[in-house]
Amino acid sequence: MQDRFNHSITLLPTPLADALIPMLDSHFAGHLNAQQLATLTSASKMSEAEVLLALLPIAAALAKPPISEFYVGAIAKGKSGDIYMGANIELPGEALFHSVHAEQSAISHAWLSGESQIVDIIVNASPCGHCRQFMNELVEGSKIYIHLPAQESHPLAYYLPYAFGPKDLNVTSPLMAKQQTEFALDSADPMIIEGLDHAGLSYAPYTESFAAVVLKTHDGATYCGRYAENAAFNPSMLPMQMALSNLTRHNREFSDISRAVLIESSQGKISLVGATMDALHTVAAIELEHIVVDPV
Ligand SMILES: O=c1ccn([C@H]2C[C@H](O)[C@@H](CO)O2)c(=O)[nH]1
Ligand SMILES: [Zn+2]
Repeated sequence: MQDRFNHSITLLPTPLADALIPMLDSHFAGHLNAQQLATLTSASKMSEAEVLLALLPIAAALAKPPISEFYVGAIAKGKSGDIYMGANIELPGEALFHSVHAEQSAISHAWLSGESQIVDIIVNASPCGHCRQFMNELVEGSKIYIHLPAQESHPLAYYLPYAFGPKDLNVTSPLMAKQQTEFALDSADPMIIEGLDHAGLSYAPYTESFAAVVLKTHDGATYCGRYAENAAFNPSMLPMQMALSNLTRHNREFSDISRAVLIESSQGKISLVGATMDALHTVAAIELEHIVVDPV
């Protein structure tokens, strides 16, 4: 089991902890498939809803909040039955808007893993207004059930009445709906090929500024983030923030980063290059490679 779970595992009922420990091996980055979840449910003799709430300290242990020291853990349950943990990250020394909320981390985790819809979100603290707005961008967002410790579960529509969302800006294909933009760029560089794929899967209906970030660590592993816009603009999640939270879920340090690439469309109304450099330079002393590509 990874050291970062040493404390949180002691907060779980023993039968659940015993069944979970083998799953928290060195590769664990917050994803448990439906089969593993079923194993935890039967081994612990708890209901699935109880297991998900009991797993929140494990999700919170993925957090990196050097400013607030406030550990938030979230779990997104996909339509497939798999669950995806997420946690907050804060970038030391930079403006607070660079932070990633636990809910955004969990949702982006599910999206990057190929889920097409989220049905439940479990969080250890009431989701803030920003996260409610972020969730409202998702496929069937208003119907996502929110589960909090010691509270009745309600759909997002209860937490975010009179919502403003994609439909108000005539966007009919929301976040996580299958859509892919193709880009024309011949490259033999695996990191760029990976980034092009993710940029094509990014969600930018308001600016067409499809974009992705790929981070590489010294050992050659890569961590991607896609751009995810929001109808209310400010709660959009930038690809660098998504990539940093992905890397952190994988138990990697920012100091492990050896290369960073931003890929963005030439046809967008905006560029993320300035914001991406700001975030990168707070965590790593390396130059950002910026690649602008034409959609086909
Ligand atoms: O819904 C919320 C509210 C706050 N936070 C994080 C953001 C920041 O890192 C810390 C303090 O606000 O908690 C979340 O992850 N989710
Ligand atoms: Zn939030």
